[in-house]
Amino acid sequence: MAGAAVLAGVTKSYGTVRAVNGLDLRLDQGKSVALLGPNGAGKSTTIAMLLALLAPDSGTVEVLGTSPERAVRDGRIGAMPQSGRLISGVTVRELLAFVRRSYAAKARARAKAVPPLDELMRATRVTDLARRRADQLSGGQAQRVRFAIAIAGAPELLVLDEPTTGLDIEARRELWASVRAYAAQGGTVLFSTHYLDEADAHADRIVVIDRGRVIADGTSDDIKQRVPGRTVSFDLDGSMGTLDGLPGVVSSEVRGNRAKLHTTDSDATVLALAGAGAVRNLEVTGAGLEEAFLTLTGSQEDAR
Ligand SMILES: Nc1ncnc2c1ncn2[C@@H]1O[C@H](COP(=O)(O)OP(=O)(O)OP(=O)(O)O)[C@@H](O)[C@H]1O
Repeated sequence: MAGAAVLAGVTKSYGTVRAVNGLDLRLDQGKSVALLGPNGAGKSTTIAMLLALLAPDSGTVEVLGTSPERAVRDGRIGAMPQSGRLISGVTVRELLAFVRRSYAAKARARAKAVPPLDELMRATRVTDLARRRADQLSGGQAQRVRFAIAIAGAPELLVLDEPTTGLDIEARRELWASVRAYAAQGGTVLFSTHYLDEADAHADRIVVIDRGRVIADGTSDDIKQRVPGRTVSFDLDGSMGTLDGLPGVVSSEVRGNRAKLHTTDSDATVLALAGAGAVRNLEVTGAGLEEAFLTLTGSQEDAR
């Protein structure tokens, strides 16, 4: 099966800044993929090439078995850019009706149908905003409308660049519910985010990029397992002396009466703690996605 998108050996520079540096990435149809990476890693540049907004300097970018330009022109990609004002002087309903109409013929040409307007508004939770002016919405409301625009043409691939930046918890939750509904119907989703919990919760696969290259690629669990070591947490009870020198411990932190030790040998650490009688509410956990992300991107920094 053709990939939903295939990037091979892609590079892109802005003057002397190499934003994307030999990137290889394949997106499978029907999967949701999160693109993670520190500021300036090349996420937006990669997305811009998938959307035909930028051309690579070298390498190839293929989307839905064709060129990005063609896929965009045929209405096969839905995109939600990081920002951008909605058109002024029309209501939300008028705006969505217009977008939907303008995609209808293209959808028919590839044996798809654009969703009925009321269904589109319901699915994206904008029914209550139907009569509101599109240029007078809050950030969260406008983002819902942008999402509705992105899926109005029944796209096969949805590309979301930091879709929830600046949204409150409720707005984030609502947006993800809409994204999941789209994915549940077989759509392919690529989203970039700085919120690791979103990648953890909403992606089948996480691709970490740094300095324009893929440095980790797998499920959330795969990525967590890339980081050796465990965290041992327990309640301090005053009688415990120093935490220094416990076997396996590489770092420690104390918050209130709870201690958290990062260890490369949790068995030895736990035995030593038991010997010292410090086992109240003892808990051993693996690395979280945040620790994995910091370790992965940090080690790249060391290699510079
Ligand atoms: N228009 C531009 N002109 C010059 N340099 C640019 C331009 N756009 C991006 N860059 C540089 O290219 C690199 C990659 O930027 P890009 O926006 O793709 O990263 P990102 O991963 O999306 O970052 P962020 O998480 O901060 O949005 C950075 O060093 C950035 O400063």
